[in-house]
Amino acid sequence: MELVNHLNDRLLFAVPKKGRLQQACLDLLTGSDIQFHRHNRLDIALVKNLPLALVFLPAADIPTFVGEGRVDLGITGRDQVAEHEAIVPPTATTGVEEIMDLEFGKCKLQVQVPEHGEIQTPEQLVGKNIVTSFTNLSEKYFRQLEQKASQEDGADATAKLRTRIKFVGGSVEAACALGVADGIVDLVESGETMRAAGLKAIDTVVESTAVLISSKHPSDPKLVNLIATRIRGVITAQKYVLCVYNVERKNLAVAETITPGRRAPTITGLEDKDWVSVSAMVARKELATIMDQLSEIGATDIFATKLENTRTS
Ligand SMILES: Nc1ncnc2c1ncn2[C@@H]1O[C@H](COP(=O)(O)OP(=O)(O)OP(=O)(O)O)[C@@H](O)[C@H]1O
Ligand SMILES: O=P(O)(O)OC[C@H]1O[C@H](OP(=O)(O)OP(=O)(O)O)[C@H](O)[C@@H]1O
Repeated sequence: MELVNHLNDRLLFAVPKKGRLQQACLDLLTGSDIQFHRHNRLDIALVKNLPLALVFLPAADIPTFVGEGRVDLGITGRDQVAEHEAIVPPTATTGVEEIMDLEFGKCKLQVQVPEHGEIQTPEQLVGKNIVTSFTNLSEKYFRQLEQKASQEDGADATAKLRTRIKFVGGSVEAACALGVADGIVDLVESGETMRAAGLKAIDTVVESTAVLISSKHPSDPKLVNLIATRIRGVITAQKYVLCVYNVERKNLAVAETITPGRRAPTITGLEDKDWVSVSAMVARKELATIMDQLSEIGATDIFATKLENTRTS
């Protein structure tokens, strides 16, 4: 109870309490120097060095709490935000703002059917049984399909949904084999779960990554901005490395096309007038190719350094 009394003047930031997104979120908080100690089994942790408190919640509930407005910031999947925003009719909690794509937790919410069954297209699922954990998005998806079909055959476009959408909380992929569903709407990352269950994807409802979201009117917009800037700094640091090398002055123009940097490379003169030292930020995923190209033009002493943190614009 005492902890709750400390929350009044603090911005509340919701992070997943378990599951696929949790570890990457905790790493982002560490990289952003958001220091906290979470007591065993407590879902609220006060941040030591900022007027902030972390609230550990199920990823699926975070858009609701942020939408309510009492929790100012949150990290969850875009799929969960889309599911919350698809509530019909919209409620007082819909309308959260996406601040930033966090570029992890990549997956797709897909319509899946038995690999060798009769159903090959989403249209064939109209009027059939669907099992999912994403009932709002599935209803929206099949409503659009049904409306499209009814416009084509001249039927009533406002008719009740004919496709039956049933909620299950997990192991959605088992529903077809158990005879409960003709198709499912479930998340796919590697596709292993889908293939192991003898299913195939026939359409994508939402492509998802983790996102930073905020309420419509956060209590302290300046602090929201500070946290967003820090998180952006960590993500950029993860994406780039600093590449440093020496190159003959006559090859500098080519070198600059290989490593143009974010704004421009830094060029430093060396004691040997014919040579310069170059440093530039390089996308981590392109590093090996860039180092090969630099070697080819005779660059030497090529180093790549991990970035601990960044502030870029
Ligand atoms: N296989 C996956 N690959 C990548 N991201 C995923 C995957 N499954 C889920 N996610 C992302 O992680 C979010 C949370 O899913 P996760 O299953 O980890 O939650 P959870 O809170 O443990 O829920 P549950 O108890 O229902 O499994 C999803 O909304 C999605 O954005
Ligand atoms: O494409 P893949 O890499 O196989 O991942 C997809 C699986 O991951 C999620 O389930 P999770 O493992 O979280 O378990 P759940 O069924 O209890 O939700 C999702 O619901 C799929 O079943």
